[in-house]
Amino acid sequence: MKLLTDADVITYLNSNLTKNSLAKFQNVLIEGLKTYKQNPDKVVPPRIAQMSNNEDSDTTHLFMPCISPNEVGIKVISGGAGNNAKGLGFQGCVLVLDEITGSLNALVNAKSLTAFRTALASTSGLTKVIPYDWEEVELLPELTVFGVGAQAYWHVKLILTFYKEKITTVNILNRSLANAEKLCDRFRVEHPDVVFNEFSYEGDKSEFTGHIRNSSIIIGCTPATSPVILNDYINQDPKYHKFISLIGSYKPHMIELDLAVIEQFKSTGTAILVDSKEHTLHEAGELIQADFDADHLIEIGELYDPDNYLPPKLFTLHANNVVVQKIVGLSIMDLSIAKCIAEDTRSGGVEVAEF
Ligand SMILES: NC(=O)C1=CN([C@@H]2O[C@H](COP(=O)(O)OP(=O)(O)OC[C@H]3O[C@@H](n4cnc5c(N)ncnc54)[C@H](OP(=O)(O)O)[C@@H]3O)[C@@H](O)[C@H]2O)C=CC1
Repeated sequence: MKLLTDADVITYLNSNLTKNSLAKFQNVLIEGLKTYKQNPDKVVPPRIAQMSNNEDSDTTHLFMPCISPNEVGIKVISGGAGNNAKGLGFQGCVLVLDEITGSLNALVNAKSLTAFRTALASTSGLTKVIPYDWEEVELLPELTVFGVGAQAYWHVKLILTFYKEKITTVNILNRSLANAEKLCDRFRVEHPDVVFNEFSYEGDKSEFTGHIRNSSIIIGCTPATSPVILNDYINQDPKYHKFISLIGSYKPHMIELDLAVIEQFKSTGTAILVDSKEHTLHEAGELIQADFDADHLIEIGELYDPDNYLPPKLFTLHANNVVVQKIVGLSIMDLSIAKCIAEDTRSGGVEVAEF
């Protein structure tokens, strides 16, 4: 059995940050999403989400099972205001079982793994819509990310790996400016050739609106309850591709993107890209508040179906060349990537002879 700490996962991922490695990981994740698509309820059975029964705890515990033909296991993840106040965020692990016998093959810390697999799902939609090897693509040179947690961090890392020749500037927008500054300082060390700008989106809009309008890729990684990505921030020139990926909201009252944008999709019959129709319609504030229906959602698994080509006009707003994607996360994403990392890790993890 393999035991991988968060540090092991980070070391492994950092040594695999190339376009080729990420494309291989994307394939693993997309295969998992296609398997889910064939049998959603059986592959991703209902999860348990329950508040702690300990009176000193405000933690919510989530148990997320996966029983696919090739990935069997469970992700256990816990968090809440108390954890956030201690700087812990979500804590948890992924148990990877042998898919035939159920014996335990790996135990992987879920912290960075979760952020990595979400960023991988985001970039799977992104690189399909805007291939990173296109020479002629009309891409604006900045990247804007809302939020400063692990999700924001891994989204920036993956997008810079895929589009490194095309992005000169990264804008980090956050509720707290101090936390945005901390993340930018970290990135300035890791990516000295890229310009990083930090802003509070609650501050003077004139300071950052121009930067967002100069961004083709905009990512939302916050649990915001009122929109932080406003329609007015989005470049409206149809000459430039714009891809907005939202991963933060996970409850009906949470919303990161201006409903005015979603309503343009709805009124023109344009589809939104998702990881799961069923799960996003239960969890994603943007879709629920705009009363979006499953007929106008396209799953990433469908986007990658070689037998059913989906023309970009189905999911691109014609007037301004905008694509929107919403990811809520599925246990099969955790299991497929955890299994892949555990199998590929020959060193770094601790080998446990007997369990
Ligand atoms: N789609 C998916 O599969 C997954 C989504 N998520 C979600 O992604 C989001 C980011 O997660 P992660 O990177 O781990 O970061 P954290 O959950 O640690 O959140 C940190 C970020 O959220 C901001 N934030 C916290 N509360 C609010 C609020 N009420 N309004 C606006 N911003 C707020 C923080 O801003 P500040 O610095 O100012 O405090 C900071 O930028 C979360 O919503 C999380 O639930 C997480 C896992 C998987």
